[in-house]
Amino acid sequence: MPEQRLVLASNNAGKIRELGDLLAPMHFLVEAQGDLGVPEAEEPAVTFVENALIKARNAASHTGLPALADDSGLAVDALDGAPGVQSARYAGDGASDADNVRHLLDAMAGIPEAGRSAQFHCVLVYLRHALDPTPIICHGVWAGRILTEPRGEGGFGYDPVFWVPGKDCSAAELARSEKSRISHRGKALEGLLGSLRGRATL
Ligand SMILES: O=P(O)(O)OP(=O)(O)OP(=O)(O)OC[C@H]1O[C@@H](n2cnc3c(O)ncnc32)[C@H](O)[C@@H]1O
Ligand SMILES: [Mg+2]
Repeated sequence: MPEQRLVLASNNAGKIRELGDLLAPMHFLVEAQGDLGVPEAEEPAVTFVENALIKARNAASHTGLPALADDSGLAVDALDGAPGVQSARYAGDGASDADNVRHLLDAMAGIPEAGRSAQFHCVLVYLRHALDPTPIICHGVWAGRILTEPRGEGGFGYDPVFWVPGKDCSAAELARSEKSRISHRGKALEGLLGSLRGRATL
């Protein structure tokens, strides 16, 4: 089967790496939007699904290619779901991963282990073209707990402070393939690939 070009509507190197791994066995030639000159989309919405649709449509309309977008984030129960859709800019516009992690640990100072439950969410949107009226939308969730100090060097974002129950390590201490197998992103992509396989046209 010839390879189908697909634009990844993300500028996050960690996501691009993980989605690239997961899409490798499929018949896609994956290209990051930054390599195709796509301008970054605003993410003004209050839901992951709306932001993912906006990002996918932006990339599809600038390239004429099918597009896959990922809007994701961390929801901490003790913080009423924050940082949520604000996860990338929790410590302010232009914040680094380390800034956001520090901001989170400060916000949770003094909260005991039993109150530190949290979930990663990932919503993936696949559009065949910018005006696709039937996007494929998949949502994956990964439950864990927030540590009091960062651990591990792998992954990205909040991985060093996300404790993975059952693995007895942080998400940043998991092998890349293991994270992809059990993470919010891995689960969402599994659903997406199932829907794509059931479709006549990519
Ligand atoms: O919008 P794009 O360009 O895709 O990149 P982004 O980093 O801005 O991505 P989001 O708007 O979806 O924000 C998601 C943030 O949530 C965090 N996040 C998402 N998935 C994560 C994961 O697997 N591990 C750790 N942190 C994650 C991380 O801080 C991301 O920056
Ligand atoms: Mg973003």
